[in-house]
Amino acid sequence: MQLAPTAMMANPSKPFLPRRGLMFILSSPSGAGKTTIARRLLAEDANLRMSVSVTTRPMRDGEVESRDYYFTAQDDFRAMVDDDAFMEWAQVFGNFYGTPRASIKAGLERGDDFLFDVDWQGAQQLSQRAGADVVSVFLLPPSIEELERRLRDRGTDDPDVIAGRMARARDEISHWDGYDYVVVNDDLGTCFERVCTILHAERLRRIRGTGLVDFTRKLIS
Ligand SMILES: Nc1nc2c(ncn2[C@@H]2O[C@H](COP(=O)(O)OP(=O)(O)O)[C@@H](O)[C@H]2O)c(=O)[nH]1
Ligand SMILES: Nc1ncnc2c1ncn2[C@@H]1O[C@H](COP(=O)(O)OP(=O)(O)O)[C@@H](O)[C@H]1O
Repeated sequence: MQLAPTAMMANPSKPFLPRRGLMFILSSPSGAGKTTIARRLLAEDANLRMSVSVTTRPMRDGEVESRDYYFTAQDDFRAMVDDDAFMEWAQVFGNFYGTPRASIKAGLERGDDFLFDVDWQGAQQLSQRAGADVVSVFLLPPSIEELERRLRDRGTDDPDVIAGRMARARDEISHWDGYDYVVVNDDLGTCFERVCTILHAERLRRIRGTGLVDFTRKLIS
């Protein structure tokens, strides 16, 4: 039997049974392409929501408040730490970044999947705290030279900031073995496809199928 193309394409992320959402972490050394991949995933996948972090770093040209980050003053960030408002937080490049707790817990129970753009410290803390809900993917550049070229061509940072990001890249890369998956972002289309494959397969894991117990019981009764 041949399926009509529209039937095959019909919302592949909509589950047949109730399921628990997952926390999909994308990390990489700065400039390797995680923002590019994340934006495309969000544009093409209706069931994926961004976990928007709070940061004390200044806004870049092209960034949008509450889409890219909640930009905040250092005192306000500290107050949020004291209120235990973050699932995790870290200092990166001299700025503070944190994942707000609000809405994630309830969203996961509803079956929403969340995308996290966090560094290795955030990935490690979230993996420790949220266990099986977390799927972590580390993106690598095809070479150090290409990483520096991407940072320069992006045109968002001064040379001294780029030097700082390159210095930190080696440290970031050394944490590759703390992730569930590692994907090289050489050709963008191929990398995007691989990340999609991981997300689609991880959604199908038995442990996320909260409706499976009732469903299988009915099937065999
Ligand atoms: N731990 C942690 N890291 C974060 C968070 N938000 C962003 N980051 C990381 O902070 C680093 C710097 O981010 P950014 O200033 O946007 O620069 P980018 O590296 O060019 O994306 C990146 O490695 C991000 O993944 C967060 O909430 N928690
Ligand atoms: N596969 C790729 N090939 C070439 N350029 C890329 C690729 N992936 C991303 N880029 C470019 O590299 C720069 C850094 O990507 P970005 O997504 O901002 O990285 P990150 O969020 O990891 O810092 C951007 O200008 C982006 O357009």
